[in-house]
Amino acid sequence: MPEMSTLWSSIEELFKQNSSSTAYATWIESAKPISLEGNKLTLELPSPLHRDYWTHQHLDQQLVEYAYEATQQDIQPVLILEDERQPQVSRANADQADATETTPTFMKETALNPRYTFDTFVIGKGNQMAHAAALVVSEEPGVMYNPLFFYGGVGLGKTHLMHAIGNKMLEDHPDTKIKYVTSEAFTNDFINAIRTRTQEEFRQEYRNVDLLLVDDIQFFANKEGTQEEFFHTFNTLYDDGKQIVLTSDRLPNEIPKLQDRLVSRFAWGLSVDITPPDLETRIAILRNKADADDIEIPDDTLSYIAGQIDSNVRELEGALARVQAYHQLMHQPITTDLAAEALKGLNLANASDAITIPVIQDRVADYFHVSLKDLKGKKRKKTIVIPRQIAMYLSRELTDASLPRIGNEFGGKDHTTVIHAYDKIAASLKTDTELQKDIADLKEELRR
Ligand SMILES: Nc1ncnc2c1ncn2[C@@H]1O[C@H](COP(=O)(O)OP(=O)(O)OP(=O)(O)O)[C@@H](O)[C@H]1O
Repeated sequence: MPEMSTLWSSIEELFKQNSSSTAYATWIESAKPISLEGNKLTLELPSPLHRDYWTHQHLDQQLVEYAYEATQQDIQPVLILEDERQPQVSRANADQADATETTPTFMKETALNPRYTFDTFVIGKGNQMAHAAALVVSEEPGVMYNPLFFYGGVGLGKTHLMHAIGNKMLEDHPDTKIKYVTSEAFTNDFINAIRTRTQEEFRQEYRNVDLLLVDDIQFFANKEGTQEEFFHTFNTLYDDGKQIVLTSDRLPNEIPKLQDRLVSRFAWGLSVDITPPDLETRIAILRNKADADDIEIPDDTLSYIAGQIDSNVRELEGALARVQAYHQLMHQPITTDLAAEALKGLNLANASDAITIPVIQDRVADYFHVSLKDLKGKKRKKTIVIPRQIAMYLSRELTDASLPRIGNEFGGKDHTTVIHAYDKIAASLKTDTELQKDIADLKEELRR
């Protein structure tokens, strides 16, 4: 057996060569080798978040490979936390036990989707922080980030992460009481409770849980009575140290007519943006899905599909299902040509035809005879400011991009600038006929 420090240095070196410097600094440098007994290398990690990251990102399995590469020996990591006496056997060792487990009963009895777990969630740049925060919350609910608020465009995994928190808490503590609802279901339950005079039962149901998950709270907009009730639900749970997780397509202060006291409460915890996955992440998501569904598909075909849909994971999964169905129908192996044929049939907005922020910027700049540089710049001249605001307005109207992302595409402006632009144009549109015509012309041009 090699000496522990020599072994660890070689492993570290291999991690360094194969990771980004941030990843290396965050996850590897923070690990401390404690002992090497037999083939068990015990590593101490600084927090539960780190250990989760190690196992969910399979760093432990990577370590086994690197150790083998360096020493030709089978080294197995044991991951422990600073304050933990009982070491946790890493996932690399635990895999076998996991594989034989059947779906626990709790998963069948809750409204949670058992498929939406941390294991099935692919981490990429756009969701890394949301994923890490979700893990922390599932490990230590009600402590660090309460409420935890996910926001971002359609089909980007907000619901998935929310369910993953619930599924993990149930896995760790099967008695956990969890309530998952959409904001519309909460509203309907509340209205029904008033109608049938069962408000007390309603309160019992919502205020006696350990974890409350409310999806798509942008639909609380303009609903005064529901907001009032939710305010009290929130306070009770929060005061009892129970975890609350919320999702929305935008930040709380951008939800129309959401009471200030709710906006400020939602800001007590952590708000995390989820942005669309980059190409690599999209390919990884498709690969996972194809493997899970036993679909045989070459890498270049997956890359092709991932190249066609760039903003919505739900559509990405739909495209794969479409290709699979086409393959079964045609009795032909899945190839890139077959995929192209299948997606053509779907009449999907081809990524190159889709309305994107750069396309909008191009057309608006042309239409008003301003340069792209000015459109994205900071000049305050009216002849530039109005086209800029119109381009922001159209980006909000015609794409799924979140406000922060739109701000980013306009030279790194703050999302509040985008809100201001949107509101300004929306208000002017009510009376300004010239503007109405400009917007209608531009929309028509963009959709052509
Ligand atoms: N990073 C990811 N890894 C694996 N699957 C993902 C990922 N992101 C999204 N998905 C999948 O994409 C689909 C849509 O995700 P989800 O419903 O969570 O989106 P959402 O952000 O809640 O959308 P909406 O705003 O429409 O409610 C789900 O099937 C989910 O499992």
